[in-house]
Amino acid sequence: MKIGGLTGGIGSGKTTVASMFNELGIPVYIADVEAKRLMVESEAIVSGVTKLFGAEAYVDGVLNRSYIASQVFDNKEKLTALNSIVHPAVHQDFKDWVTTKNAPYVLKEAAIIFENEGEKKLDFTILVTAPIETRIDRVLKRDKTDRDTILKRMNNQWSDDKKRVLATYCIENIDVADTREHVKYIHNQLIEKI
Ligand SMILES: CC(C)(COP(=O)(O)OP(=O)(O)OC[C@H]1O[C@@H](n2cnc3c(N)ncnc32)[C@H](O)[C@@H]1O)[C@@H](O)C(=O)NCCC(=O)NCCS
Ligand SMILES: Nc1ncnc2c1ncn2[C@@H]1O[C@H](COP(=O)(O)OP(=O)(O)OP(=O)(O)O)[C@@H](O)[C@H]1O
Repeated sequence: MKIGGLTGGIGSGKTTVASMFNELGIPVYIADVEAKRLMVESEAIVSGVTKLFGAEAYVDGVLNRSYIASQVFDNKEKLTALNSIVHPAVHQDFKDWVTTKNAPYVLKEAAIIFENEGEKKLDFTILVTAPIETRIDRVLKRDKTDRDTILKRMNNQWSDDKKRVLATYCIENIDVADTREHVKYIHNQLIEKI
């Protein structure tokens, strides 16, 4: 079974594209969601995160996402420290998840893949892109947030140009119907090759 990565910057539409692959019968591991589960379930992560951010990192056992976000997205050292606690555990959890799947290929949807050379552990990668202003508008519509908060996250992610040269497939996600067609095309290519 082939293992692919599905990535894209904030607001690019990678979760939207992930659900299109899922509708075609492809299992997709959503790293954002699983990371947040592990950040509560894993004692080692809870202790590492508490050491790094203090007791405020959890409120009654619930991950204090806004507090942690306020600590990391304008502090590269803290973000790197958090990533180094969370990412290895997510990678192991993903490997365990893969063993339970039976499909021509599976996908790991994650915001950060190329930034930490994750593509080296994958058979192929799919990059979802959209213009920066479109991405900002989408996130402003989706979340209770502001432009500055979004830009801070973007600043911790590679540009589309830097990622594009490393990706096996690229989907420019502007029009949903076009994106769905492109997903079907890539799916058929992958099935043919496997
Ligand atoms: C700081 C946290 C608690 C904020 O949670 P929140 O619910 O606000 O955001 P969520 O995790 O859903 O991520 C939303 C988007 O933010 C961006 N983002 C999240 N983590 C990172 C990161 N480590 N580096 C760059 N961008 C990131 C991505 O575009 C992502 O899709 C959370 O993002 C986190 O713990 N991040 C570090 C671990 C990680 O990298 N998780 C992502 C998958 S492994
Ligand atoms: N082609 C599109 N046209 C219009 N809206 C879109 C399109 N693709 C996605 N969206 C919307 O934009 C928002 C961001 O999409 P999505 O959540 O899939 O992005 P993401 O890359 O997973 O974001 P994040 O990194 O913040 O988790 C969502 O509200 C989604 O419904």
